[in-house]
Amino acid sequence: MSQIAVSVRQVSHFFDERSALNELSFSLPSGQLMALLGHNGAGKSTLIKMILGLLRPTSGEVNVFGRAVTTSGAMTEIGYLPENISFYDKLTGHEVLSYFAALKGISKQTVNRLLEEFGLAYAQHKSVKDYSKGMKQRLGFAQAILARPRLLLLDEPTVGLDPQASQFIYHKIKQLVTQGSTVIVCTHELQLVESQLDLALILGRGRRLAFGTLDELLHSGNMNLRVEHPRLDSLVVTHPLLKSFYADGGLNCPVSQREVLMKYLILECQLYDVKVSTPDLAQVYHAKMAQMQVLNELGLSLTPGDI
Ligand SMILES: Nc1ncnc2c1ncn2[C@@H]1O[C@H](COP(=O)(O)OP(=O)(O)OP(=O)(O)O)[C@@H](O)[C@H]1O
Repeated sequence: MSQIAVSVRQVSHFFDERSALNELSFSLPSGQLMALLGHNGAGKSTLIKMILGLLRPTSGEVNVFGRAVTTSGAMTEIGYLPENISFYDKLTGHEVLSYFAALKGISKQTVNRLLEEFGLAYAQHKSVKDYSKGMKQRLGFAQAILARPRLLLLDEPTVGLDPQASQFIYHKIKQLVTQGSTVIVCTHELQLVESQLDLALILGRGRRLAFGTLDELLHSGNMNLRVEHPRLDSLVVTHPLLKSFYADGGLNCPVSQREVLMKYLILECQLYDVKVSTPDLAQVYHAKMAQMQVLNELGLSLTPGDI
């Protein structure tokens, strides 16, 4: 059984009277990538600060690799790339990384290897003020993994980066996960993280709106997939089952009923070449946000479980 990297149990946090996290619970197994999602002010940064041990929950428990985060042991195992990282920009890239390496007791060889690996060797003796946003972000990423952390927290790692630079960052993330690291990526760029994630945690107003694999989110959210084929127009006339799913020239069917519908289309309708569009992470996210909004408008407070 895989070890639990991060365990959050019944965590609430209040800033003065204001709730930032509310009875949040989830467990992240080690070696997995979790996307941390939610609207502005949902509580993502508050959660990250707790995992880093920078903020104590008002109530509840946060453990990293089985230890309370306040213990110094857990902290050395965590790498962190903050949002909009900035460095003392009179230093060169080499000096910045060497400074962090000295703090963490990491060798010069590792600094040189990382500068090479992150495509910064050619600019290592240039001042950071002359680095592009992508170069600064790569330097920040290299800083975060200097000590080969078992858990890596990345806050908006690709915001403002061009597609190639973003692809580079996600390629690195994938490599680390393949090597056994656990990674939490906090992001609003749902399309970029979708193909990489093992698990997603969606927060709304400090509460857990959803947690699970993309497949689990699709099922729990009662999301619809869409099936299209030129013959559907005529088939709905003779097949009442299809009529119940039919709208705007296609079939809208709950993801959970996919297999039943596909079998029916093949065996009863001899349709083998339908076009199936499965909902994506963005659709799940928007559906969860819409559900939250409706419940709030009805004055119903959300339960701690997923909606
Ligand atoms: N130091 C603080 N003092 C008072 N309130 C705070 C503090 N930090 C966060 N909050 C409040 O807590 C709530 C959660 O904020 P948090 O920064 O965790 O959200 P977030 O999901 O990271 O948002 P964003 O996507 O905008 O970064 C918000 O209502 C915010 O205003």
